[in-house]
Amino acid sequence: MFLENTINPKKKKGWIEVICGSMFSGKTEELIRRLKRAKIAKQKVEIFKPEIDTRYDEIAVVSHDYNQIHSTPVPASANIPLLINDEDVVGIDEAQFFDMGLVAVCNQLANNGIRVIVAGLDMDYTGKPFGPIPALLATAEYVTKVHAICVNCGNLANHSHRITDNNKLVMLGETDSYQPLCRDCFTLENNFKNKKE
Ligand SMILES: Nc1ncnc2c1ncn2[C@@H]1O[C@H](COP(=O)(O)OP(=O)(O)O)[C@@H](O)[C@H]1O
Ligand SMILES: Cc1cn([C@H]2C[C@H](O)[C@@H](COP(=O)(O)O)O2)c(=O)[nH]c1=O
Ligand SMILES: [Zn+2]
Repeated sequence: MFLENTINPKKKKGWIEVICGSMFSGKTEELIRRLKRAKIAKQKVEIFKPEIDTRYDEIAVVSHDYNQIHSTPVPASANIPLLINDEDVVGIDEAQFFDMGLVAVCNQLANNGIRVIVAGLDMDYTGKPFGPIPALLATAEYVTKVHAICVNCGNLANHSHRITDNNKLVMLGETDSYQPLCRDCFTLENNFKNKKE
């Protein structure tokens, strides 16, 4: 998928792919799948994640099913170009936690002939667009939206509902703190919460 690099084979063509969706929707698994295939194709691959994402591992990118790939944690998007050598493919996980500079960084890498694959939450726990993801969706050549299963009703989930009492935008967690919900179940939960407050 997305490996076609034809028309002018002398000039390396770059592009941006974004994998987005709620928590537990399979973003990290899909990112790892694409990166492992690129490695099988003997392409030079580098993976970055924000330093704050220490949920499963300090270094590796790890999915909820413990599928994993080695990565380089960085404090800010500006560190990414400094660590690039002659990569063919660059993967970025948990991109919602990066600063807005990530949009320019991804475009710069793609302009330099690199395939950039970004995975991240499109919405925060309140249902608002999250960090640099909306702008990346607008500039990407390829967008994949994946879905979890709503834990209330079994429909497709596009929301990450926070079940703990914390209003900070950034709060690391998994099933202890978040539930994937569909639109209807998310709306019901939030109406109920607003009535209580
Ligand atoms: N409610 C759910 N819906 C779908 N997958 C779930 C759910 N709860 C747990 N999972 C597991 O999460 C895996 C996806 O993990 P991951 O790729 O890390 O997701 P993401 O990066 O989008 O949070 C699924 O393959 C599945 O095994
Ligand atoms: C919705 C939401 C999530 N987070 C945190 C919780 C997790 O640590 C990550 C998302 O990880 P996943 O690979 O997509 O499961 O983000 C947050 O800090 N704020 C939020 O609003
Ligand atoms: Zn539901």
